[in-house]
Amino acid sequence: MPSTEYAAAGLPPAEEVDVVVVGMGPGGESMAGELAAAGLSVVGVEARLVGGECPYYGCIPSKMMIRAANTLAEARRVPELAGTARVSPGFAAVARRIRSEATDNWDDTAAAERFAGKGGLLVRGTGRLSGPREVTVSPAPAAPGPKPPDTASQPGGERTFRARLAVVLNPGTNPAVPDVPGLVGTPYWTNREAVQASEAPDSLIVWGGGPIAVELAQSFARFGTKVTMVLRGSRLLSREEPEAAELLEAVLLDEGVEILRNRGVTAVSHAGGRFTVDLAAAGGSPGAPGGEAARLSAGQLLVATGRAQALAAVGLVEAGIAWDGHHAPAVDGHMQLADGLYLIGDAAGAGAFTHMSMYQGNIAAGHILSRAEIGGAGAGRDRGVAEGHAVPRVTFTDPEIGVVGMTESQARESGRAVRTGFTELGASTRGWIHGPGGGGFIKVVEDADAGILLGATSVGPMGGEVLSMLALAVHARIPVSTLQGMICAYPTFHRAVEAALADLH
Ligand SMILES: Cc1cc2nc3c(=O)[nH]c(=O)nc-3n(C[C@H](O)[C@H](O)[C@H](O)COP(=O)(O)OP(=O)(O)OC[C@H]3O[C@@H](n4cnc5c(N)ncnc54)[C@H](O)[C@@H]3O)c2cc1C
Ligand SMILES: NC(=O)c1ccc[n+]([C@@H]2O[C@H](COP(=O)([O-])OP(=O)(O)OC[C@H]3O[C@@H](n4cnc5c(N)ncnc54)[C@H](O)[C@@H]3O)[C@@H](O)[C@H]2O)c1
Repeated sequence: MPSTEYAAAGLPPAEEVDVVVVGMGPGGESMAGELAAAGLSVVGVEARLVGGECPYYGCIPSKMMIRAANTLAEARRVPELAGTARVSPGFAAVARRIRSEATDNWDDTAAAERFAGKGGLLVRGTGRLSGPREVTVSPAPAAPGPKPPDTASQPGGERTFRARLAVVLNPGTNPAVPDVPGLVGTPYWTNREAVQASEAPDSLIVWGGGPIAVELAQSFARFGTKVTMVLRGSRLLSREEPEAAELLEAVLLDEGVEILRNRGVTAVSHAGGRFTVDLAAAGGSPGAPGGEAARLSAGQLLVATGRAQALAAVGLVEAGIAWDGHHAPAVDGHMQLADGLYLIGDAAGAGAFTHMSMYQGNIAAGHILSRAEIGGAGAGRDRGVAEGHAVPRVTFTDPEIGVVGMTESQARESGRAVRTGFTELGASTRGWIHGPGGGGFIKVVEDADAGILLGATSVGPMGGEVLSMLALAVHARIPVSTLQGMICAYPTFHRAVEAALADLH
């Protein structure tokens, strides 16, 4: 409504700005900073911590934990390779590093100041669409969790901003917690509490089999925690190649992790410092034995059963955008839900990864800048449209599981003529030299008619790094014949790609 109507309704007038970014996760923070530095008036709205899940509760603290856990695993390989080593895990060092180096004790002052230094205005609170290109911010937090620093509430209650150019929604996701009798009210962990642990629990039930579950299960197990994983389905990492899940399961079992498959949780309770988790009987499936109803007990419970959209609080439907309340709503190539209204990050549903949030933020920022008239320099900055054929992802277990584009089953479901190539890392010189901890493989998936790779998986030590050449091949649609003529240095892990390409049949 026009400012006069706000006044008539007894509301403070909407403040006019160029861009409002709701949610300062990786993509939102990065694009808001860029647009502000380019001279636009930019408001960043954040309900919790500037930077979002990744630096405080996700990628960075979990990877610090993994780095420490992998060091323990390498030390345990000394007897086989280099003499003797006595390994006494101590979680205090990793907890201290996460607290002081990664998260600044879950304080985002540095990130907030960085944004302000670029000329942006940070408004703490929950933003919701209150009209076309208009956002109202209320001081209430969007999600439960650790409190942001004491600048959290905005004096004076709600503020409304009207954006001349764009509103960008980047609300991310929250941990999805199944509705199970007894769970609410217990001190269970999601990823947000797990990364704040000051010590490794003596025992841990990990509920879920996705990337969060496997990364944290292996880390804690390497610190001496007795880990039991409870899967709803029959395998880990169900979206990735079955060969990757098989290998990872073998490694986890070897490290003492127990894996229970096809299991529903029927009740949870907590008493005397211990969790009790009741499991329904399992039917069993090919390759996965069933089991009797069972009761598990452990010092801690990690709920890692996926993520819940945070879009509901943003008021999409109220703003006239069709949304089923569950799946990501459709965007155009510039990440627009409607003219001047952008959606980026996990909430956009094209891959829940930090690099996707930043990639999409970059596309949206280019589009906004191309429309802005900043000293006439706006033209020509459009960065093209978002592409989804070469999304890379790495699960940072040991071995690392790097994947780009389609898996074999996705490629076959797409109706294309598919050829695959596979090689064990152990069959390569470098894999053989590596010895313990050197398990892995390369798998490539080719569109046989087009002669290009649709996807690839690289599992092994540094599997995520080896992925880079495969990601380039899929991204740039490099002909397989060109890839087959490439010289790979000897004896590298990536030289195994040569063997996988030679195996295409
Ligand atoms: C344990 C764990 C490990 C991970 N490891 C990796 C990894 O190794 N590599 C990788 O690429 N990805 C990883 N991820 C995923 C990665 O963290 C996310 O993909 C990334 O943080 C998503 O960014 P985003 O910008 O979409 O949203 P988020 O990071 O979720 O940020 C959204 C922000 O918006 C705020 N917000 C929400 N609604 C509102 C509102 N209405 N008003 C104001 N503010 C609002 C939230 O407070 C939040 O700060 C990991 C995730 C987890 C949980
Ligand atoms: N290294 C990385 O890049 C990295 C690491 C961690 C997380 N992430 C991102 O975060 C996202 C979320 O990770 P995640 O592991 O929570 O989610 P996920 O959706 O990948 O996996 C969830 C797991 O929980 C199970 N599950 C779901 N609902 C259940 C229920 N009601 N009962 C029992 N089991 C149930 C699923 O079968 C699955 O095994 C990932 O998809 C990924 O995009 C990335």
